[in-house]
Amino acid sequence: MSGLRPVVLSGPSGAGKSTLMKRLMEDHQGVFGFSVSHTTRNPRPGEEDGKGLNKLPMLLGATLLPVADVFSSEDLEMSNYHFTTREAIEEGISKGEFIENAEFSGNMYGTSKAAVEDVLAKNLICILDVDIQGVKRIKETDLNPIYISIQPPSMEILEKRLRDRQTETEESLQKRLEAARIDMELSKEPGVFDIVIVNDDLDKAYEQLKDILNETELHVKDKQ
Ligand SMILES: Nc1ncnc2c1ncn2[C@@H]1O[C@H](COP(=O)(O)OP(=O)(O)OP(=O)(O)O)[C@@H](O)[C@H]1O
Ligand SMILES: Nc1nc2c(ncn2[C@@H]2O[C@H](COP(=O)(O)O)[C@@H](O)[C@H]2O)c(=O)[nH]1
Repeated sequence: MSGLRPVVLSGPSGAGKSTLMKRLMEDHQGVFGFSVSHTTRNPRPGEEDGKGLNKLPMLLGATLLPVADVFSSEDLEMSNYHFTTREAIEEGISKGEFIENAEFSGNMYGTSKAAVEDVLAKNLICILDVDIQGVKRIKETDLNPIYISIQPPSMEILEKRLRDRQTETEESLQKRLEAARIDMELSKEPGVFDIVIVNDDLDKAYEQLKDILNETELHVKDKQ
């Protein structure tokens, strides 16, 4: 197991997790790798199966790590899932292949052990984007990540962002807003997150995210 401490990003759908993460990864190429989750939801336009953000030539300190392929700037697009079936995820869960899984807005999502191990094997800091149920389940494991919640300034702004994104049907939008209400309440509970960032002004939220990552000791001792 790599000694790099993972980062869990959570928060309501539409709060801006992917936007912040994409910027972080673009600005720090070769430092972070994304844990590519499995989901039963349909791909959005532009999303491709199984493509993460950890496939870039990377310079870590003085060590040039090998990469199997040549990647273009398109590889920086956020296309973060293995799009699959409920049966396939359930089979993986029954075989113990998943760290966590959850139902969200009528679909199943899950983090496989392989998704995290792939990133750690490349000596990258693994970023996981999971909902609040995933946060709770990861807390039962020995992953020991930093937990960061990205919150919207208000429900009204969240709804506007989700509508403007044009990725949801009215039904899935309402489900996401309902989940967001629960998420916003739970994120206030002490001890659930190491830090809660309110993503009002994007630049300020990004600076806060970078600050917390800089301040946090991301290197941990190897587990025995
Ligand atoms: N600070 C901000 N101000 C205005 N718009 C923003 C801000 N941050 C993100 N957005 C926009 O809000 C929308 C939702 O952001 P994003 O897709 O990053 O959310 P998310 O938390 O990753 O959602 P999901 O969990 O559904 O993937 C996007 O269209 C994005 O461009
Ligand atoms: N528990 C998990 N939650 C996950 C995982 N991957 C993503 N998510 C969360 O799902 C919602 C919706 O995502 P979207 O891409 O459909 O908009 C969002 O809150 C993500 O954080 C996962 O593997 N496990």
